[in-house]
Amino acid sequence: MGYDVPEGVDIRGRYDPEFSKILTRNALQFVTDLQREFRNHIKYAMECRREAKMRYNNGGLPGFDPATKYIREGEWVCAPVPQAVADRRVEITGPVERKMIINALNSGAKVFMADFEDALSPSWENLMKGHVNLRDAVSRTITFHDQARNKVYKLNDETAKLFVRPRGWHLPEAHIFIDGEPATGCLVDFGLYFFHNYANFRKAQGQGFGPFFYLPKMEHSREGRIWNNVFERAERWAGIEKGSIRATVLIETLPAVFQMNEILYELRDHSVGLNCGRWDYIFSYVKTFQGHPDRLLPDRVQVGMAQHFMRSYSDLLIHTCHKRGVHAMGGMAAQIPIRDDPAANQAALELIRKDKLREVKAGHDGTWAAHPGLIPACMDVFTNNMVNAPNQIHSMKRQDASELIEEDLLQSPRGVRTMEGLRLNTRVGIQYLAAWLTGAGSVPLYNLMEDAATAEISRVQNWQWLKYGAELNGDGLGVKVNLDLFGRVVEEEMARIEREVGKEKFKKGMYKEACNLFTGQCTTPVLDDFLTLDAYNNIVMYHRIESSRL
Ligand SMILES: CC(=O)SCCNC(=O)CCNC(=O)[C@H](O)C(C)(C)COP(=O)(O)OP(=O)(O)OC[C@H]1O[C@@H](n2cnc3c(N)ncnc32)[C@H](O)[C@@H]1OP(=O)(O)O
Ligand SMILES: O=CC(=O)O
Ligand SMILES: [Mg+2]
Repeated sequence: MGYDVPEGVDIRGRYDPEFSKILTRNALQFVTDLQREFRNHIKYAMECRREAKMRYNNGGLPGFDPATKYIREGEWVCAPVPQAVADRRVEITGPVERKMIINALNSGAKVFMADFEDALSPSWENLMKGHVNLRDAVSRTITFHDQARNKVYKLNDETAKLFVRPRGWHLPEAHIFIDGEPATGCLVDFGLYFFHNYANFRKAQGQGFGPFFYLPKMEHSREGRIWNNVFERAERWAGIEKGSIRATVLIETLPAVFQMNEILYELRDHSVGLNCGRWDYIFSYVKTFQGHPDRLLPDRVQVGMAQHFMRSYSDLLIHTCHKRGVHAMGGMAAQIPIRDDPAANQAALELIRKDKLREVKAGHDGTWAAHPGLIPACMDVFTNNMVNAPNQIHSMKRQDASELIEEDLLQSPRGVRTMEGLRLNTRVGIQYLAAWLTGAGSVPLYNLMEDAATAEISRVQNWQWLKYGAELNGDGLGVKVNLDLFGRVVEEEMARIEREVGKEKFKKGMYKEACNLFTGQCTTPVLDDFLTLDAYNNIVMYHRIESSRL
């Protein structure tokens, strides 16, 4: 058996009758048309990213573009926010797993962001099952039987509004070849989801609008323009009104903070705001300044929203969104419920409340929660601090933030570096990668949520400290990070991981492979752009079957 593919398409992933209902000839034709129309634009945008990287590596700094001052200073607004998504006080996020989708839609959150990105390991199985699950969720037929607990999951009458986050522009889909090249991952994610669901979604969820998306990891408004053109192309194909599709863009790269107006402008007919993707943003700070030894980060735990550059980013995002009439969404606190320790659980909840209170008082219109158990606390904070309105778009203009300048957004974070920081990065990075290689893209580690974005911080921070021989200045020991020290740390942390997870799990898991990958990435002379891009080859599984052309 093989997939029925259009001319020029080769499916190299496993055949499954369920997957073939997603990978229909017409759906693949839709994805192929997108790929053919936009591939050169995407290649050009990636080339521009490489050029910008060279500029920063040669000492340049990201900043506002004088050529687009007219957009930043112009009086324009985005299309009005659809009623269906006016209230986004709490949004839950999670990978596109069947049980989690049902739990998230039933969670009481206003929105569920179903994730093909930071929270998902993009194996063929995960991706294709994800599409099956989303199709069933949108048509409301989704159920799940937990055999072990003999529990059946199904949707409540009232559910969260569904947003879908496709992968970033940089990731290929190696199981689908189009005209001899791997397809662009995000066009596959977007195309298959849109093709199968736009009609049901608009009827059931969108009140005439939709589908809704989150767009990750952009660095420049030209990437937003490609998305806008993809949306218009899809709307024309479906025969639905321009502006039906709506998307929230994550501002989670340092270059993009200087492009917020420009990104909204490109997407002004399709925008429902911006979101503070704080974890990737920290990763991007290190990546952007990989050639700047004067900008070494302190320990990861010290780089929070209270740092001047992080607060400035969130304040400017709120001001920009509200000036343009759309939502300014807050980000993810990494704490998750701690079941076996009530005092620690209380402390984690307190940290979350504090973070959410800062967000709502700053003017954010909603926030993210990683776990259903956190929704009541987050909802309380937002409800109690937003006066009788579904959002603060028109009441919190944050005019003061318009004074923020480039130095505010680039200011180096304050704090110290410690041996424990190096150790924690190492054991978290390795354990996360070990999970990712075996199919889990978001995991609980040491009572925190870890996903691709948080793991990236561990990787690039180790790389930066090694590259520049950073002094661990918070221990009082004056030790400098070098290959010898790192080698010992890796050995000791691997032993600790083995003790913690147990010999059996350690042996069966992919800890050694993860360790090789992670240490290779931390010690490479030239920083890899993305952890998951390098690791992706390890999860590509080709099944050589002939694709039939009927
Ligand atoms: C930086 C960023 O990009 S953030 C966005 C990307 N990251 C994410 O989306 C992370 C989402 N969160 C998660 O994946 C999970 O909460 C984890 C991995 C952090 C923790 O997972 P676990 O330890 O398995 O959670 P736990 O055992 O407490 O789960 C309890 C119940 O809540 C459910 N649950 C936990 N998190 C979620 C979620 N995000 N969405 C839906 N249901 C969830 C579980 O399915 C489980 O359901 P059950 O009782 O019916 O079996
Ligand atoms: O995607 C969110 C982030 O914080 O990264
Ligand atoms: Mg992210």
